[in-house]
Formats: sequence, structure tokens, C-alpha cells
Amino acid sequence: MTERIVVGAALIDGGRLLAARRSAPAELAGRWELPGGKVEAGEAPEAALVRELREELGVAAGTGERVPGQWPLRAPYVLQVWTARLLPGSAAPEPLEDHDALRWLTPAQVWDVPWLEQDVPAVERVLAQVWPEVRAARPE
Ligand SMILES: Nc1nc2c([nH]c(=O)n2[C@H]2C[C@H](O)[C@@H](COP(=O)(O)OP(=O)(O)OP(=O)(O)O)O2)c(=O)[nH]1
Repeated sequence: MTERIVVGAALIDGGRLLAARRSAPAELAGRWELPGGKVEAGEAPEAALVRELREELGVAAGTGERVPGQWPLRAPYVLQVWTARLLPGSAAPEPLEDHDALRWLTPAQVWDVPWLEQDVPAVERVLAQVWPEVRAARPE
């Protein structure tokens, strides 16, 4: 089966990372993820990410670098991650769709939320890229 890409944003503002708590489907609800969604046919991943952040959070965002790697989700999906920032004049994010809570996490708070299991390696890679000077150890 051809793999399909889900794009996730490492949205950084004021030295903090945005985490979003899923409200659906039932098996994912209550767990935290990087906001984003499925790339549509013919769409560039960065464009999909900007679209999803506008739809889900009501923000105007710009994408930065790709976070190297990709992580398997439920087949045929794989997660790819880009850093992202709010553009000047953007509204503050709100949980408009798919989420019922948002949190801005400092590096020290990143493991305070229960991430989706499949997101943990991606979040570890985000930390290494965005805050290489911080050793934000994941507690056992
Ligand atoms: N956005 C996002 N989705 C993730 C992450 N980790 C993870 O397993 N997923 C799963 C949840 C969903 O099954 C799928 C993404 O679909 P979605 O529901 O967010 O995307 P979408 O808005 O394009 O979906 P749709 O309603 O059009 O089907 O990937 C993550 O970090 N971010």
C-alpha cells in the first residue's frame, strides 16, 4: 500500500511548543499530539500544514525546517514534522476542530502531557532539533 503523509507542526512561540489534545476518534481522544493532518492529493506537505493549522487552530502560520525522520501511524499513514511559527498578526490558537485543549509547553514541561504513543519518538526528535542545548529527559 502506498504510504500517506500526515503532517504535524512543531509550532514554537516564545520558547514553547504547542501541544493539542485530541477530542476524536474515541481511541485517540484525551491524548496529545502535534497539530496537523492529512496531506491531500497534489498538495505540498508544507501547504497542507499551513491549511490544517488555519482550519484546526484559526492561526496564520509559516513553516520552517523539516524535522528529520518519519514515524509510522496506523497504516497507510506516516507522520512527518515541520517546525512552524505564528506569523505577525496571527490570532492565538484555539481548539476549533479535532482538539479540546491546547497547551504551550516549555522544554521542561514537554513530557507533562500524555502524548499519543506513536508521537513520542517524533517529539523526542523535535526537542533535539529545537532545543539542542536542553536535555529534556523523558521520565520513565
Ligand atoms: N494531526 C496529527 N495526527 C496524528 C498525530 N499522531 C497520530 O497518530 N495522528 C493520527 C490521527 C489521525 O488518525 C490522523 C490525522 O488525521 P486528522 O484527523 O488529524 O487529519 P485531517 O483533519 O486531515 O482528517 P480528516 O478529518 O480529513 O480525515 O493521524 C499527530 O501528531 N498529529
